[in-house]
Amino acid sequence: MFRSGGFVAEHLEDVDEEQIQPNGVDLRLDWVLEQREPGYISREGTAIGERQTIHPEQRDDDRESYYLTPGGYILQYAETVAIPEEHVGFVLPRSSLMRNSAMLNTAVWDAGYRGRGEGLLQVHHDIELERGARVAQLVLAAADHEDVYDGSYQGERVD
Ligand SMILES: O=c1ccn([C@H]2C[C@H](O)[C@@H](COP(=O)(O)OP(=O)(O)OP(=O)(O)O)O2)c(=O)[nH]1
Repeated sequence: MFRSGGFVAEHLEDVDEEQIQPNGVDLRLDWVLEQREPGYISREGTAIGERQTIHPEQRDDDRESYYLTPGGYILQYAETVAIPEEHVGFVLPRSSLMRNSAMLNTAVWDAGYRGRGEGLLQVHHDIELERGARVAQLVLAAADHEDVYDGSYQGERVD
């Protein structure tokens, strides 16, 4: 069973009312990065290749925008997410992103994970993304599990 947006909001820090949707909570864009060096996935573990933060441009109205050309980017979310036990999380793109020829690829958000996570943003047509704009949605489904998450990304980008 998927939980309501109100339930999901209880497991995120710094969420505004406008982010709460019927079936999940919208996640906002913090940073965009571009991978520069190869990564490595082996049978024993993984190594993340060097990534470079793209600096957003300061706009006249004092906001910041990323002006992205077609390609693949790492997107970092602004919210700290805590996936509660007995649940699993999934992140989907906001449909306006998809309707603008951009897509967000995501993986499984494990029970017990806490952090400010990442997604793979695929841009197929030039797009402007304001820093802090809502770009994705987190949903939570009830799920059985034995252990809780204890991997290398536990606590990532949390103060
Ligand atoms: O799109 C996603 C999906 C998951 N996560 C977070 C939550 C998840 O619990 C954690 C670890 O994901 P996963 O278990 O897939 O990582 P891994 O590649 O297996 O590495 P490790 O074994 O070190 O955890 O990353 C994201 O930030 N973005």
